[in-house]
Amino acid sequence: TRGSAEAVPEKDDIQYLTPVKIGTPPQTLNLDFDSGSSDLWVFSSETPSRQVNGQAQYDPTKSSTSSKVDGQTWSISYGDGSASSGVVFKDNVDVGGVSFPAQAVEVAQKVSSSFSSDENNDGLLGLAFSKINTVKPNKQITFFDNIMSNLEKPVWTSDLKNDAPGTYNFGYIDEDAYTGEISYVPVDNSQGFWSFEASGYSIGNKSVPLKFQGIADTGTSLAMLPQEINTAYYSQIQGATMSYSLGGYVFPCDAKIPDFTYKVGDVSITIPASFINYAEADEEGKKCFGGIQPDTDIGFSIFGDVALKAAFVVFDAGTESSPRLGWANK
Ligand SMILES: O=C(NNC1=NCCC1)c1ccc(Br)cc1
Repeated sequence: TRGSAEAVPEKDDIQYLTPVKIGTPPQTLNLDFDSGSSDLWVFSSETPSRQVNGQAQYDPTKSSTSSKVDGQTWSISYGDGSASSGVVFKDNVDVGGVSFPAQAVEVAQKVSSSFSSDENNDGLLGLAFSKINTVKPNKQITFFDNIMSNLEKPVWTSDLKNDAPGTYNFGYIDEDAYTGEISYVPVDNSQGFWSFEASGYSIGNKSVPLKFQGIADTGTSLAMLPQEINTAYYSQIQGATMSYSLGGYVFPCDAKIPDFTYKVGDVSITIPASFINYAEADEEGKKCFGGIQPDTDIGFSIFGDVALKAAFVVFDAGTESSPRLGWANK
């Protein structure tokens, strides 16, 4: 089988939401597909009303194919400090025409304020490796791992776009979605992430060979990169500064900023300057927040949406022992 679903950006491309059908008759929720985590959780009839502000809610009692997974609970916290927790059901889940009849659907009994205040986000669909699923006492399997054996190829691909709907495909590689060759690099999934080695970067016409580890994370908005890269990049912008009050590098919104290119395998991906002028950081609209920020104290870099939307990316489970990531221009 193969499936295809739209990835619709929220304001400023902070995250991308994809419709998912759960249960019978289908209840459609718009979920944040997150290659940086491995839980599929949803706003539900069990989420306290004071924590629900416009989100769609999955109600397992309205689905003839739902079943409670007794004695199981989950609790997750994300890199941006957001969190949620609850209990577990199983039900039919359909993404873009590919379905699995007994997918663990983690229903939220508690969500943190940033989830409550994001009316368009009805939950997350984790696409990292199942080993970091948070359900206790029995870890649950991700949607991708569940459907993998039915897919034409054990792959899913991301084609995110700047301020426009993109696409997540499952089971096949759309040859019309990219240009040139796809360059594959090995993945170290020991931490449960799609972790790979980048081999260099360039700013303007200066190319620097730097080997650094990073993860491909569709659930993180920005590109969190080594301090060396941040220093080199923001030194090219008049008036750029690290603002502790605003939480990162900012620069005058009318500044001329350079493109940024990262090298992975044989491919060089260029993030256009317009993707890096991320969003207004202050009320006067004079300071703008950079789409590249430091990865300090994480231990590796995070290639979030700012980096991913410049590329066509193949998340290839390959043969279990050797997952890999494919990168191409588009
Ligand atoms: O949480 C992470 N990614 N997903 C999401 N962020 C916000 C909502 C979803 C994340 C994953 C790995 C590392 Br290292 C840092 C952060």
